[in-house]
Amino acid sequence: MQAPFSLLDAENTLASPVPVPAGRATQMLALTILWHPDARRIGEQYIATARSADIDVNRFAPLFGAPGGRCAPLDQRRVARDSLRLRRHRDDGVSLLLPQSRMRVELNGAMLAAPETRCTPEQVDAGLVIGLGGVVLLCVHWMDRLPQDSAIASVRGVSAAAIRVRELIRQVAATDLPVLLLGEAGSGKELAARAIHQASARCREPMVTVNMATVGASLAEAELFGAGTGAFAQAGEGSVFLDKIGKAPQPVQAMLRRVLQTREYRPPGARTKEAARARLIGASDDDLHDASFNQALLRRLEALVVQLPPLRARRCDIGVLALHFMQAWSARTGGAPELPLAFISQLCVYDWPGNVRQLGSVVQRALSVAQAGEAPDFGTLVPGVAGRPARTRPGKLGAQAVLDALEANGWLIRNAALALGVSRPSMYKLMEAHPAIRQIGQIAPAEIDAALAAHGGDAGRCAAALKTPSEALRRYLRGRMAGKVS
Ligand SMILES: Nc1ncnc2c1ncn2[C@@H]1O[C@H](COP(=O)(O)OP(=O)(O)OP(=O)(O)O)[C@@H](O)[C@H]1O
Repeated sequence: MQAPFSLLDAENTLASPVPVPAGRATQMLALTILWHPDARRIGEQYIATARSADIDVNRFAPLFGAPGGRCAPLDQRRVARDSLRLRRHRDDGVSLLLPQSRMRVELNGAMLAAPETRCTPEQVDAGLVIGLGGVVLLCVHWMDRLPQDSAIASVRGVSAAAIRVRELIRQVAATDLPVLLLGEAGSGKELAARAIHQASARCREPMVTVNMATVGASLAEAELFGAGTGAFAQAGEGSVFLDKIGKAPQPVQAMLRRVLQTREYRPPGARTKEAARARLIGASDDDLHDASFNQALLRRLEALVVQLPPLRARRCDIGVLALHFMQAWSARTGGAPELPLAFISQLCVYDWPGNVRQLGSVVQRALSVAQAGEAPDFGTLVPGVAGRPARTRPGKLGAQAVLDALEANGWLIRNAALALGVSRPSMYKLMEAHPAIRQIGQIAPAEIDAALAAHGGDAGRCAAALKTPSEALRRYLRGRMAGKVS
């Protein structure tokens, strides 16, 4: 498989294959529908291609659309006929000029009363969330490209950043070089790795994931290079995804560098070398340019870099992502309750330090609360918001909420407990009492083997399929590899 020539410079490296326009000068002001009573409209956009013109937003204009779809106005009775006017200033600040009508207009969750509110360029950079008539939420933001369809459908988002990530995934999938995925925790690195694998010529072979933060130094070598059982052996011609690659022990980093250089490795205890045919995809939340990471390995991994932007830098994606998590919940449970618009508005205004993963777990918990007939409270559901850590009483959590939190958090107990706002001991109790969650000791080895085979050796997906915590499954597999369990 050959890399497209245009992606690479003389040193066979690529910093950023997609040119990023400099500054706001090349940016178009855009309006994205964050929320609308007709869910199909969520994510539709209007892009102002003329720099100077005001944008008038009312019931009949402008027209919003998605690539390949029809364009339509907001068309809601509670959105006024006269316009909220958006005026772009020379410094790229934006003023909101209220309509004559008494329509309720909110900016970032606060009701506007003054005839004109001027937002600074920095506020516009962060994305403005505008509520209209208590029915529709819009995001005002910048776009440096026009919306476009993509075959990389699993990576959702309508922002310029999401379009860029999908373009990069498509481009790197066509090459055979190692890839490094960088981004904050929960920003979608593993999802991107899977999308790269799926879009590549290796998609019929397994992608084997190893989380270097949870593999102890003594077992890392066997887990990666073990004869027959190591990640490289199991992946064959597929892909090896090394999550948290920065946490790999030093000797393993040196081995990975040699593998990338020579395309072969020697399994521990073996006399002969094996060919390393799998493609390596690494991911990290940390900066790897520090002395503790093998810089020669970094240079090889940096051949292709995909940077996953934090969710707060692409606020206009929050609506489509929240809808995606609601639809997933609905598909699992047979229907999702409606969440109040004020709650959705809070979702759209929040900065999401835990990124898409945190958004997903908050949406799921809100749905569980709403299903139980209560109003979801943002301050309770989001730990640390408004300065108070969320603490949920375990007794208040339904079985579905516990299952949802584990599913949304890759079956990691620690993350699920955090998402639910309960302590780790309470989480253990909730799991023990849960009728569907199993302890690893309750599962027959043959069932574990069948699940491993069905999921290409990916322990995370196996844990989800077996409904057992992934830490315990990994411990069990490590023990088995070391010959402690049968
Ligand atoms: N663009 C997206 N579209 C749909 N779902 C997404 C997107 N980005 C992330 N997610 C979802 O958010 C969750 C977290 O994503 P993922 O596990 O890929 O993040 P990560 O960056 O690998 O996290 P970590 O660094 O903690 O391992 C997953 O459920 C994933 O499916």
